[in-house]
Amino acid sequence: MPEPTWSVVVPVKRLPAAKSRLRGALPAVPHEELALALVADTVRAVLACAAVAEVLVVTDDARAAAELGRTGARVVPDAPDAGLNAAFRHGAAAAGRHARVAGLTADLPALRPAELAAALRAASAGPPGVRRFVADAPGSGTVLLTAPAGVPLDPRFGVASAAAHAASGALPLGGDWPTLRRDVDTAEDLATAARLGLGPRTAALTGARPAAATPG
Ligand SMILES: Nc1nc2c(ncn2[C@@H]2O[C@H](COP(=O)(O)OP(=O)(O)OP(=O)(O)O)[C@@H](O)[C@H]2O)c(=O)[nH]1
Ligand SMILES: C=C(OP(=O)(O)O)C(=O)O
Repeated sequence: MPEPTWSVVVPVKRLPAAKSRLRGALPAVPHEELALALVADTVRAVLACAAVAEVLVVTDDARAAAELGRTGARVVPDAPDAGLNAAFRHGAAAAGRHARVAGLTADLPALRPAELAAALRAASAGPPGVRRFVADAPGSGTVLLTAPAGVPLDPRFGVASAAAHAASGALPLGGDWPTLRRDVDTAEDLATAARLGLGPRTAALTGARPAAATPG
């Protein structure tokens, strides 16, 4: 098995403010439970990915910090408190200059470790010194951004971030990774993720059967 080499930065917004477009998607479930389940399933998949040496969760949410810290992630307080890209930069700085750093959004509850591993492998195999990104399924957003050791992550997440990452010199990765590309912002996204197979925490809240555990 190859050495785990990536430090993966996963920013997590304070749960009461997070995933506002998803509020009410599961009427019987408190919003923070759903927001935490998405994050827990995402981090669980990253921790199970063989290519990953370290998971850095950047958050000021006490509950998410406690729970994710217990599962093996390194929790870094969101000291900048200045939005998503500042949180990514802060986590990347905590990983250190010698790490290969990947930034991943925390709203991928169907993520399979093997798909993340394949994307990280593809990022490593490309032209040297170049940042790479994986666009979301619609193609406008970004779910994963990678930087080789010594290259700043330079995140441009937000509206139309796939175009922003390309304009900043990052190259897209074109693999067929449906669970990696399926970020969940809306009730419709959650239904699509459920068809792909949800992680156990989110599945338990939706009443879906969880996806079979497959290490990557
Ligand atoms: N630490 C940190 N994480 C953030 C911040 N903003 C967004 N995130 C995380 O970044 C990921 C992608 O963010 P969005 O999809 O825009 O999530 P969101 O802001 O919670 O969702 P909406 O309220 O629906 O826009 C999610 O995992 C969020 O938890 C922030 O200011 N700080
Ligand atoms: C943060 C992003 O997206 P969304 O808010 O749609 O999850 C993004 O795609 O860069």
